[in-house]
Amino acid sequence: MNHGEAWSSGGRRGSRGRSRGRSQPSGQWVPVTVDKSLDESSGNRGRGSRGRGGSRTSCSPRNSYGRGNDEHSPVQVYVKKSNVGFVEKGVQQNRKSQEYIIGSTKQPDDGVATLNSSGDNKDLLQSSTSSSSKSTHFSGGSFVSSECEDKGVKDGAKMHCDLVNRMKDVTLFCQESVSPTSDKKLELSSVEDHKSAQKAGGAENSSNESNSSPFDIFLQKKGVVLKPSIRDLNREKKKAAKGYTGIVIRPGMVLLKNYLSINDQVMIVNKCRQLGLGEGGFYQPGYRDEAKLHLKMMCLGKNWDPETCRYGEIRPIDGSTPPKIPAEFNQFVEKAVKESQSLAASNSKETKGVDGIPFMLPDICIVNFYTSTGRLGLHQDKDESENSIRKGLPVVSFSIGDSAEFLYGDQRDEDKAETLILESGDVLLFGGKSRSVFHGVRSIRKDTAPKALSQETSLRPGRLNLTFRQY
Ligand SMILES: O=C(O)CCC(=O)C(=O)O
Ligand SMILES: [Fe+2]
Repeated sequence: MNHGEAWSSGGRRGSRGRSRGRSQPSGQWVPVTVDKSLDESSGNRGRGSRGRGGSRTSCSPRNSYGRGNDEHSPVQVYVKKSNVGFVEKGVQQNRKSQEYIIGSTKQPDDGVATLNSSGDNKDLLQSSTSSSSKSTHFSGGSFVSSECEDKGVKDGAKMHCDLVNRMKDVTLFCQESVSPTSDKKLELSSVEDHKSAQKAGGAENSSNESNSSPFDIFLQKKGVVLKPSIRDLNREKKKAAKGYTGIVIRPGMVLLKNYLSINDQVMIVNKCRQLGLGEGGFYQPGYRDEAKLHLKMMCLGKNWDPETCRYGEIRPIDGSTPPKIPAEFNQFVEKAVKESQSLAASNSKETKGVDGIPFMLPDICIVNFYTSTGRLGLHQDKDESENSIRKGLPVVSFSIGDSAEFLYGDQRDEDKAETLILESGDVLLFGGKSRSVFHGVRSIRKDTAPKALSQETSLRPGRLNLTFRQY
């Protein structure tokens, strides 16, 4: 049954024609000062214990700082023709003094964005500071801190294109000897995990065992499928109606929260599924010792080879040609880049121009599918051309399905990394000064995908991520 009309009729989401585009940047951001109150109830659960396994899971003492002194701090509201944005001076994210621009666009049925400063947008300005918090949760128009959780997180080990199996999980990345400029990493299950999963023959693994049969990101729904509750669906519709929110996380890094509508997500998922089952589709890369990656991957435009950390026109393991990037995907990317440029440009008045994000036209898209146990170690994306990296052409990342704990920072050190919760529909860009930021995915949060998405598609439990780049 198709419930798509519920999402497409009348509302901003559905009415967002490609030409009209809610993401069209327009006009200048005009500052207005307002007062705000911070919501102290959000997220500070004061857990002191360090997680087992140290770096992946710990909440280090450097997280400790109070939130109280941010109460009623003045906020600058930036207004422009079709967007509303906020700059909060001195709001800290995870201990670092940073400024954020938070722009929110709400487009009612007539497609004209409205100022939303007295209501919805105020909660965008909650401080994420918390004595034990490392993670920032920008959730559908508000962001709240959540403490670093160590439940079920295992120690990771890293490997330079060889398997080093330490504890349970193994992370792969490319060895200096293979590519001196590359340290792209991919999350692996351990060999043991893989074997036991094979034995168990669980749904998540049932179609992944052979490189010859493509991985299907859809799961056949068996038996009685429970309908999502009206309450859940209404909550999601309310979130969708709020529109998206643009946040400058740091110079060159912009988060467009709730940017892709459910309809957009459904389209992307269906397209990825279709491409994923064809030539050059989703596969589970194998390595020298036949250990399998726990992350499914498909490259569009050009192939990225995890063994050599190089791009090429064909996939060496099977000689397949990567599918082209669908034009619709590139349109989303273009709009997202323009919107981020607009936000960053407003912010650069405050930061003397260091926020700039250059324009880019993607010719590569790496599509990852993370199961609920998938992870991705801290790495830099630096296998694109020297020119692309030197110019700071942004990487644009779409998140769809279950939420992820996304790490980023200036060093390959999880203890020092910041955390963002990337939810379904979020778009993250990192270019300019942040092009070479270290980043990774600490964990996937089970059962957090929008119910409407699960209803409209048969996407497996897990997370679909698309990262667009220009070579
Ligand atoms: O899944 C993500 O959010 C990040 C993916 C990524 O960093 C990559 O594919 O290089
Ligand atoms: Fe990456």
